[in-house]
Amino acid sequence: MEKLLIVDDDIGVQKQLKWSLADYDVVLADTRESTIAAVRRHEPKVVTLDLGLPPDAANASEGLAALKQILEIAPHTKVIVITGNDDRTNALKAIEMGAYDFYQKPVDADVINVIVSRAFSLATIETDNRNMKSIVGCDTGIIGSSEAIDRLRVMVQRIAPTEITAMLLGESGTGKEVTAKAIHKVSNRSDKPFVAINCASIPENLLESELFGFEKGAFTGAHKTTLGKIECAQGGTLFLDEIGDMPYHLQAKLLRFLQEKIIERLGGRKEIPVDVRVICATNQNLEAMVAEKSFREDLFYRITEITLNIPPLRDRDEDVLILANFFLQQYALEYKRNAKSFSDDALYGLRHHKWPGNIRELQNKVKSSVIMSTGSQVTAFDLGFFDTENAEYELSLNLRVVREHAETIAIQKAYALTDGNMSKTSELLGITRPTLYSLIEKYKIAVNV
Ligand SMILES: Nc1ncnc2c1ncn2[C@@H]1O[C@H](COP(=O)(O)OP(=O)(O)OP(=O)(O)O)[C@@H](O)[C@H]1O
Repeated sequence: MEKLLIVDDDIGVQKQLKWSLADYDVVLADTRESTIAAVRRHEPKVVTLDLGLPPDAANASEGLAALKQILEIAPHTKVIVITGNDDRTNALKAIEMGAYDFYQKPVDADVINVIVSRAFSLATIETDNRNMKSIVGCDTGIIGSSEAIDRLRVMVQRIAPTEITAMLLGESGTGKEVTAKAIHKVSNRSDKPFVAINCASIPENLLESELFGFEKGAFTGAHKTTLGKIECAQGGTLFLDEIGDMPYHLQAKLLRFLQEKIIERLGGRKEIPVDVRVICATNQNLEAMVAEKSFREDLFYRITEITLNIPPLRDRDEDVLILANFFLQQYALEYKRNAKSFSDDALYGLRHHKWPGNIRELQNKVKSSVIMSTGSQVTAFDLGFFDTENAEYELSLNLRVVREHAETIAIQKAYALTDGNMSKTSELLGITRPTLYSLIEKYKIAVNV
């Protein structure tokens, strides 16, 4: 039986609703506090919520506050608000805040049954869709449920079976290599190698031999014939990351390989046929580089047969929690930790952080937080969100988190007030300098010491 939470402070109405909705496993609540506790404990897909809750039963303020909190804790919950029969204004306000539907008293068993059953159907479809999306993500390895990522996955599926040369554009850490791997994985080259090379991280004089390989004796130190990355990718896919950093003189050689599908190793005379699909990526403006003649125009057109834009994480909020949860499960398993979920303040911190380092930053934060975590919940403190001054922290009931957060904020404020004078900071805080230093180290507070 599906779990349904009924929130009403009138025992008569509670009974009537419970009786009308006998097909569900009903849980009852009559105040905002008991509602929130029931949402956390039972995770109902659907809630009927009377807006007139005590201590403000004559108005809707407490009911609307409960609605806001429910949707913060469990954003996918379908909340049906129940109002007095002339309170359309608050009903509409609730819909604006994210309630699924509203119903005006008096209770009619048939009507409320239809509304509740529709809410359950929709909740189930949405859950299935979300699960489907993660499964699609697992196929390609691209996790996320934002529209942008959905579109990217569709493009990956379309271009993978072709030989088209794709250019992946996006900031560092947005998932360009993950996308290149996805194209390889879905293509019919998937049982052959995927070889990645970062053109920016290899010194200019070594890049040529890294890519094309060399014959024994080609230069001092070339003791044996060595295959380059292109040959290593034979039959498979070569991912050229940071292609904008490819030295100009190498660009012509690369173009020849792309057009004629043959290479020559350094110091070699033999033309070697290669069957390699190429995917490139950059976060530079190649068109501008072409205009200023630091990137060859012919190569530019050869490698940008199709362009895929990968948006930064700050433009796809929906993906943050999905990725964070994915990494949490992954690292909890890897580091044998008990962490199963994020606390409310951690979720708040995750949602509101701007993620300049994109997914790589998110991944690192979750990884270290899982290692730091002591219980089944990862907290904002574990994630290193000490500076998020917000009301949402009040949601945390974990005393350690509350104390550590308060101490961090107090130290930061005192430090700022005293212009970074450590003696005055400790005096203001009423602690000794050694204690101040140890707290600064413990909470990893950025100060000039
Ligand atoms: N959609 C995604 N799903 C799962 N993991 C992802 C996703 N996007 C990125 N990651 C992870 O984030 C990290 C950075 O991704 P990736 O290396 O693909 O980014 P990039 O854009 O190629 O970065 P750079 O430009 O710095 O090379 C990797 O550890 C990767 O596994």
